[in-house]
Amino acid sequence: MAVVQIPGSKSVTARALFLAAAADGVTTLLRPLRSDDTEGFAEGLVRLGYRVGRTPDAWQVDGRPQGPAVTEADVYCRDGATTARFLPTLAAAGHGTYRFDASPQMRRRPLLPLTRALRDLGVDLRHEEAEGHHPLTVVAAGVEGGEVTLDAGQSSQYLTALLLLGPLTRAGLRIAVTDLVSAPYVEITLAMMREFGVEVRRDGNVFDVPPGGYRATTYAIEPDASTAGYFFAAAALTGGEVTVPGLGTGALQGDLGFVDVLRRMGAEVTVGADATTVRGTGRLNGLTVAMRDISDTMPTLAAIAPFASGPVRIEDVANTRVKECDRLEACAQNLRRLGATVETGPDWIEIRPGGAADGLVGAEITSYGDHRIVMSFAVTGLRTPGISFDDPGCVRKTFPGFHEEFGALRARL
Ligand SMILES: O=C(O)C1=C[C@@H](OP(=O)(O)O)[C@@H](O)[C@H](O)C1
Ligand SMILES: C=C(OP(=O)(O)O)C(=O)O
Repeated sequence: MAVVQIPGSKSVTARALFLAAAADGVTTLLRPLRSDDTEGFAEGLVRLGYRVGRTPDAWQVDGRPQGPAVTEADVYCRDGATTARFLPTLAAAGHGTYRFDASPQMRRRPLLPLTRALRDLGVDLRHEEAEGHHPLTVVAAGVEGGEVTLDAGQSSQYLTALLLLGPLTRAGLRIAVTDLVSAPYVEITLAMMREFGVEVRRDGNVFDVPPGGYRATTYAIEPDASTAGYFFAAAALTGGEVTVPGLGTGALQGDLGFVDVLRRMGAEVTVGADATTVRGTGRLNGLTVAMRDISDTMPTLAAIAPFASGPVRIEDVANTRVKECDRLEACAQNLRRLGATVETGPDWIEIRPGGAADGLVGAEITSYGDHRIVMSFAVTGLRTPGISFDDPGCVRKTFPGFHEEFGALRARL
């Protein structure tokens, strides 16, 4: 049995940094994730004039309800979509000219519905190249607030950004949402806003965010459930047992629901008050599963699917095509390279038995600079000798120590 300590949640750390920066007072974040995405977010705040004190186990942020402390800044958001979508939104609440850019990978990813909504709210936001993509400049003069309509069918992060902004507006925000993916991430946002003193009223697809700002607090970051998924999948695939402390029935992250998928496939799963255990049984059934709510775990499932006794069909995951890479095609191409039988459609992927099955042949995985492709196929590697990666280091986005931790698990399974 292996007990695995998983680093902090990327999503929770990013929100906590926003909330801490926006709050009135000094906030202490316990056990934040230290990775490229979250370090990039913190650096962005520093560029915007916030004081962020960082020790390995705790980050401290001096909040500024009035917005950035500088009137001009140039912020580089790296590969992080939370950074690239949340920080320009935070900057809009301030007074100054703030330019944002991102890596080539992040520049390709969309944010038009968010920038449109900000403009509808009166924010002067200018794209430098393509509409709805970085680089962009926010000429901020505070946000009055009011009503806005948002299509979050491509990314829930647009909605999270606006919800987080709401309490910093003068009149509050009413957001009417026409479509929404990754809905559990919005629940994380609402729960965390509550911890910082703000209660959002929700009536179906309409969210009412009161003005009045946030209260500083001390906030402990829970382990990352998407990261934990690789370790749970490893147990299910090998017949081993993995326990992750700190993720239990009270967890905020919807991605912990990935263990229900593993349970349906035949693994034994125990979700306790403050820990989750997955035990592989030697059985791995095929299944059809819609992953709209937990699509960061789609590659994890795809990577163990060739070992299932029946077809694995993953549906309703169109927006995985606009992540760090086109994840549906990246999974399909890499699986085929290993000898698996795979088909994809606009929003689905199906992996069927009858390919090379347990005799998958090792090959170099093309990472497409996507941490999840690497971490997922590392799980495949537990039963397929000879898997290597063209860019193993891209795991730094969410888990710089992944290869060491996963190697240590391999020895204990
Ligand atoms: O809000 C968040 O922290 C996230 C929301 C999800 O994105 P989408 O809403 O774009 O699917 C998820 O894939 C991403 O890793 C983190
Ligand atoms: C999609 C992801 O990241 P983000 O959208 O936050 O860049 C991810 O971590 O899988």
